[in-house]
Amino acid sequence: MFTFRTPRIDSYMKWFAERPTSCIFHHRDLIMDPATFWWSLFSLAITFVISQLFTVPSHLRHFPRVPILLLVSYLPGEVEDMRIKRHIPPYANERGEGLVLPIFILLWIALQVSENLSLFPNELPPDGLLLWRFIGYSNILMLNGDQWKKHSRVIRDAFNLSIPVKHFTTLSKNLFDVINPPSEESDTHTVDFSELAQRFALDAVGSSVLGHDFDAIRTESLFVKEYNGVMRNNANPICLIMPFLEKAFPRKGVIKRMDNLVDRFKVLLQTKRSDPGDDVMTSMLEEPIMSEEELRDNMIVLFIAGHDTSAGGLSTLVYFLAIRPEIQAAAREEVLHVLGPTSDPSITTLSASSLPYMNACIREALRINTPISYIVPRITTDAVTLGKYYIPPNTSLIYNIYAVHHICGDPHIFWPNRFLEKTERSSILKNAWVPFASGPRQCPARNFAFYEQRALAVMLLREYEWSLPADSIHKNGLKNAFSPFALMIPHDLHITFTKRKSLRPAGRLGAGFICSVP
Ligand code: HEM
Repeated sequence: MFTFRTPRIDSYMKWFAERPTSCIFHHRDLIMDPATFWWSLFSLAITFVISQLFTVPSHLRHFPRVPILLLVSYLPGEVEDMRIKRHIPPYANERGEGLVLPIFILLWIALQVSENLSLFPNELPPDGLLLWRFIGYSNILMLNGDQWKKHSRVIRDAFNLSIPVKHFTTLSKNLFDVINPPSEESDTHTVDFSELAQRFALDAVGSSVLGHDFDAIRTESLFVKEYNGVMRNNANPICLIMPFLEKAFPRKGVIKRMDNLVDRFKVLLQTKRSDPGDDVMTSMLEEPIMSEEELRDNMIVLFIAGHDTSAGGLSTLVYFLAIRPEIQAAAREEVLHVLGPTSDPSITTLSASSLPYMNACIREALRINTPISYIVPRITTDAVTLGKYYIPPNTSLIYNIYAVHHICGDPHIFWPNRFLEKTERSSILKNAWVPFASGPRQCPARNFAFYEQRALAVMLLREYEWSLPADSIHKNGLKNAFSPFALMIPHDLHITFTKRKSLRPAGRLGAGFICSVP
């Protein structure tokens, strides 16, 4: 076993210093073989790491906290919403003061954190994580201060130019080709809608933002396949928790695969230079202040940020309309009233004010299963007091959107009218609605995403009625895929679509329509 005799420690130190390390195990006074030595060292290191994990640093001990054991269900792959649902709101309600630190925070703290960028900049990511090799550091997501302002201005200006409603409509029609029953004998067809939603969102971002047609709806894009593979490699919980392992044991195959993908983005960028279009990337290329590296890194961020999020929102919407046929019927009624049975949507007919009920359904889907469950961590640059809590400098804060959306007011019930009613109860709920975050760093593509969601929803509602198959894995509640990157995206969502026989003309609904569905 491992025994040290302390009175002789000095002579051992001298002895160690005089000999090559490989000899130490052979000294007759050290009653230890090499394997035991290394295992003991390893056990000590593990004990140290675990004790650090379980001990809240002394300067943060004044915060209420959730026992960390409740949170480690992350490691075996428990999805974010299940973990939060089980632990955070019950704990917060019991305390009567919102959520908890050091990991979870109150809504009012969250809002202040989002507003003040100089006091709460984005925290620099842990060194060594492979994901950063892919995303790069010169983009809107990773930068702070004046650099972030520059990127944010360029990207927001590019998104403000126009909303590609026509393009969203064409893509919806492409999707019909996949959803329609393969033979004329049947008018129903069951498809994996979560997968289709991802392909739709990819094509939306591809052509309108990056200026490249992935043609993901109709074909199996190799580019997309490669990207999904790289993201799966990135999603290793052990490496995410201990990024130093990536340096100690570099995964050469994964690194090569990732570098190849980055090279593909470089090629897309070069092609865009010689073949400009009316997309977001073309507009960014016209900005002389953006370097080649900055453009490429932002291109990757826009690609990642722009498709899984929208796909998640669309799948959640389609799921809730499937299990609540009365809400689906009411939304369809409004759509037919505003757009009629066949005309293509326009920027006006698709606006939130033209389709208030449809819009409320989308907002409710983004609330109940928000595609991004928490934002990039912020870090305090200085000591600050929020409410009754003193927060020391260099404290990492995470604004948990999912928890904020599930604090009060029947949070687990899909109830679009909460966004239409003008009661005190509904106004509290509306103010706690932050799927795109808030403050200066809120999503720059919020409007784009809203139109994208409304366009597909409108087109689907006119063309089909849909329901959840009896053997669906979601029949007892919506299930999200595991994601280490805070994404909440339903998986294997099979939906049975039935082609509508008669495209009925509009009913008689007023502009202030509030659905009578409870
Ligand atoms: C329903 C769809 C979407 C949701 C729910 C969503 C949500 C969010 C949220 C919560 C943030 C803040 C993240 C943080 O501060 O850590 C964010 C930021 C961002 N989003 Fe979105 N997003 C959506 C669609 C999109 C799309 C379609 C794009 C681009 C094509 C996009 C691009 C970005 C970018 C570039 C940022 C970083 C902004 C910054 O740091 O200044 N998002 N989004």
